[in-house]
Parts: sequence; structure tokens; C-alpha cells
Amino acid sequence: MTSKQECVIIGIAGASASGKSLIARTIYNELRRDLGTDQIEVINEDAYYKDQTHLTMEERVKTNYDHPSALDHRLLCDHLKQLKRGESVEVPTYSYTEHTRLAETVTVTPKKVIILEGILLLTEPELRAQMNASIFMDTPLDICFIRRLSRDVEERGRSMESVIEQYQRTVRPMFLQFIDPSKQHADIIVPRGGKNRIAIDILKAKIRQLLHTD
Ligand SMILES: Nc1ncnc2c1ncn2[C@@H]1O[C@H](COP(=O)(O)OP(=O)(O)O)[C@@H](O)[C@H]1O
Ligand SMILES: Nc1ccn([C@@H]2O[C@H](COP(=O)(O)O)[C@@H](O)[C@H]2O)c(=O)n1
Repeated sequence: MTSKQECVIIGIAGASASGKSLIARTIYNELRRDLGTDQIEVINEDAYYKDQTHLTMEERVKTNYDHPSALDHRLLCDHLKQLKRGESVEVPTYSYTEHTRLAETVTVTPKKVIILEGILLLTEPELRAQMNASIFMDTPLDICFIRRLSRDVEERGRSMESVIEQYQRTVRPMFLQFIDPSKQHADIIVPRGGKNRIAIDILKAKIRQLLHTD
């Protein structure tokens, strides 16, 4: 018997371009139809990359964005606690081209369901403690790299050379050091990526069970 939750928080972690955003968006779109449009939210860990406005662009590109120290997990954790208490929060907005936070924030009001997605979410015990269930996207790393290369060139304003250089310098080593070991903390490991239909249905059923709406 699961007790009824006022705010269900689901964490989705895994390598960059493993399909975290895709699965989060799919669950969001499908559950919105049942729960109501204002009852579910997706929060991206990337919004909590630390502000770097005090650094030059040359300095910003050198940051290791795949190390936990690049993220303000303290602020993210505080926001989750506030949302659980029924308080609204101001989520930062982030620019992958400027490599820093933008001046604007987005107001997020309390929701029944929060889907959190991000590479390093399961490395932080305090964040894990806020989650009702956690998922690790176990997509093969070569597939992730191919998808990241085309996504970063098409959507994040990067050159092919810079994606390859960053991948070898930080993305792959940090995946091996931090992200892959954090898989042990996941409740569910999802193979093949963001279109795994059975995984999506299981997650939706679990969320409904936690809310007692089924
Ligand atoms: N199963 C899949 N098949 C084909 N393309 C996919 C699949 N999963 C994700 N993608 C594509 O790969 C890219 C990275 O996926 P995304 O969900 O943004 O990854 P993440 O959020 O983990 O970084 C996106 O362009 C997305 O559309
Ligand atoms: N200025 C930045 C900030 C982050 N990144 C990369 O984003 C990846 C995480 O986002 P996903 O959507 O891919 O999960 C992470 O691997 C960082 O390297 C960046 O390139 N530049």
C-alpha cells in the first residue's frame, strides 16, 4: 500500500543525450491529459548551472560542465523542498551559447508531479532524498555521442570540432567517474533510450499509483 503524495518527484538521470529530455517530455505530455495542464512540470538540472557572468567567454568555455561542482545543487534542492511545502520558486534560465545564466527566471508554482531530469541528479544524496522514484537512462555511450554531436551543432550553436574536443576532455571522463556509478542509486534502469514504450507506461503507472489517482 503506497501512501498518497501531495507532490510526486521523479528523477531521470543518465548520460548527456541518453534521452532524458525526450522521456521526460513524453511523460509530461501524456500525463497532462489526465492530471490537468497545471498539475505537472519538468525541471531541467541544466537550469541550475552556476552563474558565470563574472567570467570572460574564453574562461567560460574551459569550465568542466560535467563535474558536480558546475551545478548549484543546493539551490535545486531548496527549490524542491519549497515546492513540496506548497511555495512557488524562481527557476533560473540558462544559455548554452553564453555558457551562463540569463537575467530572467521562470516562476514554477507547486505541482502534483515534478519530473526532474539531468546528468548528475543521482550523484547527490540530498537530491535523491527528495525523489519518490529515480530512473537511469542506460543508452549506449556511442549512441549518446552521435546524438549529442548533431544536437549540439544544430541546437546549441557548437562546431563539430568543439563538441569532439569537449567530449574527450570532460564529457566522457566525467560520465565514467560520476554519472555511470550513480546508476546504482536508480530504482529503474531504462535501456535503449527515450522511446522505450514499456518504460514510459511503467513510469506513468507508478506516478498514478503514488498520487492514488488510478
Ligand atoms: N530513441 C531515440 N531515437 C532517436 N533519437 C533520439 C532517441 N532518444 C533521443 N533522441 C534524440 O537524441 C537527442 C538527445 O536526446 P535528449 O532527450 O535531448 O537527451 P538528453 O536530455 O538525455 O540530453 C535529441 O535530438 C533527441 O531527439
Ligand atoms: N555551458 C554548457 C553547459 C552544459 N553543457 C553540457 O550539457 C550537458 C548536459 O545537458 P544534456 O541536455 O546533454 O543532458 C553536459 O554534458 C555538459 O557538457 C555544455 O556543453 N555547455
